[in-house]
Amino acid sequence: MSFLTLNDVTYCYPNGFKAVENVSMSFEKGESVAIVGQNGAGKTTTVKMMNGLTKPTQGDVIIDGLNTKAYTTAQISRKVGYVFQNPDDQIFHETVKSEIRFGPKNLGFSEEKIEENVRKAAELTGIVPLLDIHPYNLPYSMKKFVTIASVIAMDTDTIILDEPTAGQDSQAIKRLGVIIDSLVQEGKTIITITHDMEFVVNNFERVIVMANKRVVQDSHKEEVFWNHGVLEEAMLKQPHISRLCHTLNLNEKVLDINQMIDVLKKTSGKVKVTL
Ligand SMILES: Nc1ncnc2c1ncn2[C@@H]1O[C@H](COP(=O)(O)OP(=O)(O)OP(=O)(O)O)[C@@H](O)[C@H]1O
Repeated sequence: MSFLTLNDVTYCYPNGFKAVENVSMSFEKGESVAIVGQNGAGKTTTVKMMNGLTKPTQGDVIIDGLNTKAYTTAQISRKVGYVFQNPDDQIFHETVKSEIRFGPKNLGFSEEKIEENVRKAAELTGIVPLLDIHPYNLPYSMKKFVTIASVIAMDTDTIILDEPTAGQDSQAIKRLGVIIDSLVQEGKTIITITHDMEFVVNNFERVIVMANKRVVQDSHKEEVFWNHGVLEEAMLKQPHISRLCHTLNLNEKVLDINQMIDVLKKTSGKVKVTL
C-alpha cells in the first residue's frame, strides 16, 4: 500500500460548492510530485485533505495506514506538514525562531531535538541570519521561507508546498529546488502545487494535472508537457524550450536546454520553421 492515498475523494465546501470530484492519487515515501492546473481546479482543496485540515465529503484519505476521518487534524499533521500558499495565514509568532520552534514544540519533541530541528531547517532554507527578527518585518519572499522552515522543523514524512515559487526571484527558486532535493534524499515525500512550469520541469519527474475538480493526467513530465490536449484542458503552457522545439517541428519531446542542444546538433541544417 502507498504511504499516502486519496481514494475516490470528493469535497464540498460548507456553502455546498463541490471543489473536488472523484479524485484518486497516491504517493510513495521519498517521492517528489508536482500538482499543476488552472486556477480554481481544486489543487489546494485536494492537498488540504492530505494533512487533515479538511476531511473528504466522500471517499477516503489514508496516510500511513490511518484514515483521516478517524483522526484529528493534530494527529494527521504529525505525518503531513502543509506550507500555506500565503505565509501571512501561517505566521503568528514574534520572532522567526519562535515561529519555527512552535511546530516541533507542539509535537512534544525534546528541547534538544527542537533546537536541532530549528537549526537544520533554518540552515536549509537560508534564514539563519533572520532568526531574531519579527517575521512581519520580512518581505513576502522571506516570510515564505520562514513558513517552509517551520514545517521542515516538524520532521513530518510528507511536506506539501503550496505555490512556493510565487513572488520569488531566480536565486530563491534555485534554493527551493535544493530544499526539495535535500528533503527527498532524506526519504520525505514532497508534494508541490505550482503554476511555474519551468520549476516543474527542473525539479520534478512525476506531474499530476488537475482541471475542473478532477485529475486529468498523472504521469512523467514528458508525457504531460507534450500532451497538447491536456495542456489546453488545464490551461497550462508548455515550457518555453518545448514550445520552441514544437514551433521548429523538431519532432522530439524536448523539456530543457540540454535536450534542445542535443536535438539541434543532430538536426543542424534541417530545421523547418512553421509560424
Ligand atoms: N472556503 C471556500 N468556500 C467555497 N468555495 C471555495 C472555498 N475555498 C475555495 N473554494 C472554491 O473551490 C474551488 C477550488 O479552489 P482551490 O483553491 O482548491 O483551487 P486551486 O486549484 O488551488 O486554485 P489556485 O491555483 O487559484 O490556487 C474554487 O472555485 C474556489 O473558489
